Formats: sequence, structure tokens, C-alpha cells
Amino acid sequence: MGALAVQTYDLGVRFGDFQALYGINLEIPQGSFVAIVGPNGAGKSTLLKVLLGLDPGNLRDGEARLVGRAEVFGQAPKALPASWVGYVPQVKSFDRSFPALALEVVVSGLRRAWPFSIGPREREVALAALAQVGAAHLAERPLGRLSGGELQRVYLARSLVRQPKLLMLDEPATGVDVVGEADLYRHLEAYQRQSGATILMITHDWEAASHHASHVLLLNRTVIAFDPPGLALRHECLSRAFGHVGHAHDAPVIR
Ligand SMILES: Nc1ncnc2c1ncn2[C@@H]1O[C@H](COP(=O)(O)OP(=O)(O)OP(=O)(O)O)[C@@H](O)[C@H]1O
Repeated sequence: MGALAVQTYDLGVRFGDFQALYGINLEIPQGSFVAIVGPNGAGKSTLLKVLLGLDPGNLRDGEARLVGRAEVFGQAPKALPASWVGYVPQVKSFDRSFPALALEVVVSGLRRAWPFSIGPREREVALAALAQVGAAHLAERPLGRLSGGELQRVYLARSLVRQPKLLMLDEPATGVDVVGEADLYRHLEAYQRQSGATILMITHDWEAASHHASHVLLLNRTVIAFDPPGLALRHECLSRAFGHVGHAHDAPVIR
């Protein structure tokens, strides 16, 4: 196997008495596009938080205990240079009332502090990142005047501005229309072609995942499957992850 972007060794996360993740052993090759799929509460966001080097319990009360180990590019996530990893949080966690322009949000991805004044070089780099996701025209727009899909693009530009080697996205297509979702995949694939980056993306859209991802990580507190989409999304794997999967609203099942 080639070089790995992510490797985990019997990784587990416990919140108080609740075992959110257990026995996670993963080897994710560099350059792969991984769709992370699983039911609500399966531990998808928790896994991304661990890979980001965040305390998985930092968003809510409760004691979080991590067992096992995760490595990103052979290092502990917390030890990685910040520029190696990009992250796009769930759109519902964005605060649109914050009085900022799209350009400022993107520049904030270049710095650790809020950019009260933006230098010409930063402006150029941020505009290029916005252009990369088809959003250059939004640069001077206040966040409060962006649609969900536009806001998503601005945060995608923010995550790309430092050209990360690993890009993690938490349900980026939620609340985005079909055209917006197709655009999102187009931008991600273009970035991946240009940079060779590894992409991990949580999604509830199995069908899109099966078209775009190189691998699907089917998760339900532990790894149900980590395989190319055609294998991971087989009926038996989906049944193990989701229980009953024959409902009319479910995405088509790949057998
Ligand atoms: N800080 C915390 N304290 C206590 N329990 C938590 C905490 N964070 C997450 N959990 C629990 O851990 C489980 C996994 O949560 P997580 O957000 O990782 O799931 P998910 O697969 O991303 O779900 P969804 O698809 O609904 O976003 C859930 O049951 C959740 O309630």
C-alpha cells in the first residue's frame, strides 16, 4: 500500500457511560476521496474531531475519553502544521449574523486571528480561493446576505486557502440544491486533481457518494465497511449500519 493520510489504532471515544466509537482501525491512503456514511449518532462528526486534534467533548458538557490512537500523515493530529488540514463545518453551525464580509472569512483561514485589515497579498490569495470555488463575485458580500449554498462555498474557499493536504467536510451538501451539490463535487475533484489532497467528507447522500468517492467508510460506532463504494454500499453492509434499509425515502441500494 502507498503512503497513508490517516491511520487509526483501536480508536475509541466514550462520553461518560456512552461508547460513541470503538475499535476503529483504519488505513486511509493519501489521495483518496472518502465518503463517511452512517446513521444519525453513528460517531461521524466525533471521528472527524479526533482527526482534527480537537477534544471530541469540547462542544458540549460531558467527559470525553479517548482510547487508542490516530495518526494523520504519520503524526498525532495535534502535532500537525495547521496549514496541512482544512475543515468545513456543518452549514447549520455557521453564524450568519456575524458582521463580516465573505472575503474576511476567507482571509481568517490564512491567519489564526480575525483580519481587521487585509494586506494586498492576502486579498489576492483569498480572491483566488474564492475564484477556485466559483465565488469570486461574493467577496464583498456580508455573510447575512448569502444563501446557504453561497455560504457553503465561502467556507469551502476558507478551507482551501492554505492548500491543505487533508480536507475534511462535515455534511457540506446539506441544504444545498442539486446544482450546488454537483458544483461542490466538481470543485472538490478539481482541487484534488491539482493538489493530490486527501478528502474525507461526511454525507447522507449515498448516491452522490457512490459516484464521486474512491472509498466509502460505513460507520456505526465502529467500522462496518471501508471499501470502494460498490462494495461498501452493498445491501448487507447498509443493513448492518442502518438496520432496515428498504424505505421509499432511502437512496437506492447498491447490491
Ligand atoms: N460532547 C458530547 N457529550 C456527550 N455525548 C456526545 C458528545 N458529542 C457527541 N455525543 C454523542 O455521541 C454520538 C455520536 O455523535 P456524532 O455527532 O459524532 O454523530 P454523527 O454520526 O455525526 O451524527 P449526525 O449524523 O446526527 O450528525 C451521539 O449519540 C451524540 O449524542
